[in-house]
Amino acid sequence: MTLLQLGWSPFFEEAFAPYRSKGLVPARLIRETAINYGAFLEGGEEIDLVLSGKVWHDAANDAELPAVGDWVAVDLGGENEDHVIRARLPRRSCFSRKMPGKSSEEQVIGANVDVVAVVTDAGPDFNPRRMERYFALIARSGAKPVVLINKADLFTKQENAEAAAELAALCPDADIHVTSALNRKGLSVLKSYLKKGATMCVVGSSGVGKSTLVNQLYGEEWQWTGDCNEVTGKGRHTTTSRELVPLPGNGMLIDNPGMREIQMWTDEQTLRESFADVEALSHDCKFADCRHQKDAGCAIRGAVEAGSLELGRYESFLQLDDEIAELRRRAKKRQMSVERWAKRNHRVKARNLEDRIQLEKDERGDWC
Ligand SMILES: Nc1nc2c(ncn2[C@@H]2O[C@H](COP(=O)(O)OP(=O)(O)OP(=O)(O)O)[C@@H](O)[C@H]2O)c(=O)[nH]1
Ligand SMILES: [Zn+2]
Repeated sequence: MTLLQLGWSPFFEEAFAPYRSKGLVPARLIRETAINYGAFLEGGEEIDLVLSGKVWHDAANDAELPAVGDWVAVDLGGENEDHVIRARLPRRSCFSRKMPGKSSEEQVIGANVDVVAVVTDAGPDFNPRRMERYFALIARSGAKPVVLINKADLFTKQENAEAAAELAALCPDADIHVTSALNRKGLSVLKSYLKKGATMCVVGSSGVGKSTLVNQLYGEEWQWTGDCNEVTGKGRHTTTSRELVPLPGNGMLIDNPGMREIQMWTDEQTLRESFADVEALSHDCKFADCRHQKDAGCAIRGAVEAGSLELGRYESFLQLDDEIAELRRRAKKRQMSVERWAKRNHRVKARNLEDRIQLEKDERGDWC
């Protein structure tokens, strides 16, 4: 693999110039754990790396630390020496989310992603509100949004076209394609974005056909399933723990649990937002702890009785917490592996040196 095939460009070459003159080499990160990183070097050799203390301390927050997809400047160690990351090159794009519960912490899910393909369908999965969440995330990242309205074979031409038109209106920057994984049309669409060095990720709800499409990209020999391996937290296709995977032909795929978790987070957000108007009514409830059932002075019940709020919508609103719980239950298996993954990552560990040393000891099973 050449640097170009790994996504190198004049942008990175320019940023790398001062490091090159110091004898460092460029590498692209393909994996991260609490202790170290994995990366591809020019030629495709895979190496383990550690972060220099300086890069660690200079990072103002976790989002500035190197993440999967980043290009870094590496000091290659000699025999029995670590290879050390001396710097992270600037990012052309960055796919990130806020850490759950910690509103100020940004979590980088993938850096230097060129294309984000969102897979949906014109039927049960179709939800413009959820798609808005995806579009907002992608717009912030700087990647190109691409939508696959998949399973076209199950819906009429008109249904597919209407779904496409609605999404096109929501996000004029997005390329919208009607595809079917069955006739491999989805495959050719994805391939058209996988130019030499392009990095892609594939997101979307469970069951829309992501695995089917990605397996077609990998070719027959490699099976990808969205299910995470309980132990490793990786998709079952990975015999190694790569989160950035070169594809046969051109391009690379970033696939990690954080990427898969986006769906759950987006769904929950969408669900909450879709009841924002009902929630707004609750400000007029007489009691702050109103449960909006038989409570006196409930503004939401009042709206139902006055006919300005549909009974069915009110009932769904009451079930909102249940629905979110159900969403979480379904995602629990994945979430567990995401947590394990996050724990193994530097993002959630304390950033002072003592804690880091302790973490490394723990990781080695070294308790003294
Ligand atoms: N009819 C039809 N079925 C499809 C198409 N693409 C995928 N499927 C089927 O839809 C089901 C779900 O597909 P997957 O590829 O497992 O979906 P996924 O998005 O990876 O789902 P998770 O792994 O749960 O995230 C499978 O039975 C596929 O065979 C399509 O274009 N048309
Ligand atoms: Zn109320």
